Amino acid sequence: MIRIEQLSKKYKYADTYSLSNLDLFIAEKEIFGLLGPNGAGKTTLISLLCSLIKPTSGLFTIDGLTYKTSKNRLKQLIGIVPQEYALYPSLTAFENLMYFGSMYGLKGKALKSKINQTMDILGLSKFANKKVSTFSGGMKRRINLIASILHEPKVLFLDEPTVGVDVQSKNVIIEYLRILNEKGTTIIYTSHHLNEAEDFCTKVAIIDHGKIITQGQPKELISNQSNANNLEDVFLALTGKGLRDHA
Ligand SMILES: Nc1ncnc2c1ncn2[C@@H]1O[C@H](COP(=O)(O)OP(=O)(O)OP(=O)(O)O)[C@@H](O)[C@H]1O
Repeated sequence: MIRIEQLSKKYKYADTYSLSNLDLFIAEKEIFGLLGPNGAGKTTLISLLCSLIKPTSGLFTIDGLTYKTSKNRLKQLIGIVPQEYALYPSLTAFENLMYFGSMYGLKGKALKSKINQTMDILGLSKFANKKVSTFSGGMKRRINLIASILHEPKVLFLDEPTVGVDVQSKNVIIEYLRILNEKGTTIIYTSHHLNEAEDFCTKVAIIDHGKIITQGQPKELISNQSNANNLEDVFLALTGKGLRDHA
């Protein structure tokens, strides 16, 4: 589904590479977790795969397609849930979703019914006509998610979709992502919640300093690491306990 070869990214004016010669294959229908400390390169990788930024070198394909030759087809194929809310606060939830749906060429009854159905599943129906500026963090995250899946993407990229939300919202988001995955959506997501990733992901890669340091099924990684009882133990054993502050 996603094949990455020798992918590198050095931002303009940066001294070092944020991603360095990264090779990775993500199979269809996987729930793939990109894990790593702050500044490891997770957002950079997702931004490259969504064509929000350009690689310095290397290449990748999604479903055999590249942005160079198939930009429009790829735009329909993928959904992106960014870390920051990509919503218009002065519009209602419904108006926001109508706008995002229309960006993908959706319209009319089909779009309205998809919005209503998804808002219902994510517990937002009764807030459809309220302005997004009045929403809690968890509600904004759920609207952000709906905006990215209205066109039913085959591959969904999520950058920390459960950050700053309460346990109830987190459960609703994760359960909905599971439903999408069961229906055939490949999911690639970044998170700092290692318990969540251990439970949710079919496969994870731990990234540090722009390189993949290990990858595999969570259970496999835990059993291969001596004295590890969970994914957090594996993570700390491989990335260390030092703080990653930088400015
Ligand atoms: N626009 C930019 N210009 C220069 N350097 C950048 C830029 N964006 C990110 N970086 C640097 O690239 C490295 C990787 O950052 P990235 O945001 O991809 O990490 P991350 O794993 O997503 O971190 P976090 O968990 O904090 O979101 C960091 O050293 C960061 O400072």
